Amino acid sequence: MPSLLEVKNVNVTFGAHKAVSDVALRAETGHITGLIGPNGAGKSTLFDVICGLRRPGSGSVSLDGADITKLGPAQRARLGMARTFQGLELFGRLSVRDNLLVAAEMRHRGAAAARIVDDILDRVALGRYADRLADSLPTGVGRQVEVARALTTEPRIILLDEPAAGQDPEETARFADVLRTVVAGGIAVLLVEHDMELVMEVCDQVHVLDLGAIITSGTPEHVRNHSAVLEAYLGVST
Ligand SMILES: Nc1ncnc2c1ncn2[C@@H]1O[C@H](COP(=O)(O)OP(=O)(O)OP(=O)(O)O)[C@@H](O)[C@H]1O
Repeated sequence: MPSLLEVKNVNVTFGAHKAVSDVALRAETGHITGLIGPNGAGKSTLFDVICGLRRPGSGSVSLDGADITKLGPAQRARLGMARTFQGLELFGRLSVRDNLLVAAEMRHRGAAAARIVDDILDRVALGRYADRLADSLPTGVGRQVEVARALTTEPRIILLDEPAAGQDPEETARFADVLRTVVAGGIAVLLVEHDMELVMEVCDQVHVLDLGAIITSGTPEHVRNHSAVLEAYLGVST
């Protein structure tokens, strides 16, 4: 059976610079897959290739066995790919509920959209923030709302771009709970993240990029103890 998301032999160059070099990775339904690496490793470039913002020089991206390499972000979204951005991208002057409704109404009308929103707010335990303006939320809650908003499009996979940025440890722990709830609902999560603690705590599988190439993939335990990973992060030979 194909993985939900499969990235094969992806290459991206900027002029003479190889930003992504022959990268392959998979993300499975019901699992949280991490993508980590030091600054400049190529994470954002690869993320853009996966969500359709950048065409790779070569290689392919497929979703549930179908090649989506040539599709744009909107087409990918219709096939069930949702994403969040590095900065908070909520409508600040709308309530949390209305932020979700705007997204839900792309697929459903009136009472059906409202029902879906209430169900999701309940599922990720954000009901008490429903009437708060997005502008007034602490960053960590805003991040959770972004994931909740992504859920309203009924995605099969959610791509998260550094969601722990700006969160304190308590917020990050709560965010980890939200991610576990999301994947328990039969969704795949691909998490691009600098916060190693979050990655090590929630991911089933972790891919490590350095200088554009995957240097190792495996469980958090495997990655944590891998000499090439320690070298890439700490700059020391082990
Ligand atoms: N538009 C661009 N033009 C030229 N070089 C680029 C461009 N975007 C990224 N790069 C280069 O490609 C490499 C990978 O960058 P990328 O932003 O993907 O890394 P990253 O792992 O996301 O880094 P960070 O963690 O700092 O966000 C870097 O050397 C970067 O300088």
